[in-house]
Amino acid sequence: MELQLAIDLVNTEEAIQLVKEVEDHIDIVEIGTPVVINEGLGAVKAMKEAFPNLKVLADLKIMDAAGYEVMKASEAGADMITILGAAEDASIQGAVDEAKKQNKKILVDMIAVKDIESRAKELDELGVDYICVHTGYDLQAAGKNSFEDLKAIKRVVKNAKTAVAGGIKLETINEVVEAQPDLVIVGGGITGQDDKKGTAAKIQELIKQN
Ligand SMILES: O=C([C@H](O)CO)[C@H](O)[C@H](O)COP(=O)(O)O
Repeated sequence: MELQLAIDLVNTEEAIQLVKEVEDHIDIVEIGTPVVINEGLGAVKAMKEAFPNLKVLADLKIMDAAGYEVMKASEAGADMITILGAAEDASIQGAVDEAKKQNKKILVDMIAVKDIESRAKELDELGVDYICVHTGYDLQAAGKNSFEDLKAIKRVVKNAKTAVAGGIKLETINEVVEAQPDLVIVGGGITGQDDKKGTAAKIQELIKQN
């Protein structure tokens, strides 16, 4: 089980400072969608240059022109790129094919997908690397989480790795770990804490026991 730190609400310089604090306790650093919107793929490039030993995920949440966008993110140094599960199969296939060419990984974000189980099965057959259930900020505000969705995809996904994101904190990590995802994504649960390093270390310890 791996830990991904999601960085969303800061600029590139602040993101790099954040990662310096917790780099020993994470496997993957995510350049979040708001950062990419604000600063472009330069943020991905700067992060990879600052931390060549960490995997960098570009959270582009691709919806179309997938092959091209995966190619550009790869050129910027991303090791993993996200596409939305709601995208057309042709887009998913384009992303998968380009990622294979570039030796990168595709993570599908299932945000807003209604029939999680059926879509996860289809995506698995299309050859994506990770399928991630995700409660975005706007539904987190309404008290939702993705723990049941994680159990649902675990029932049907045979080849891809499974991941979970959205409002995960030290207080809820045990429930997440019990469902045995391959990847746990934590943003505000680490970046919003006074003791970021200590919190990341505790989350990492609980994750690595599994
Ligand atoms: O993908 C995300 C969100 O849509 C904003 O871009 C976050 O990175 C993801 O939700 C993880 O962050 P937390 O919910 O703060 O853990």
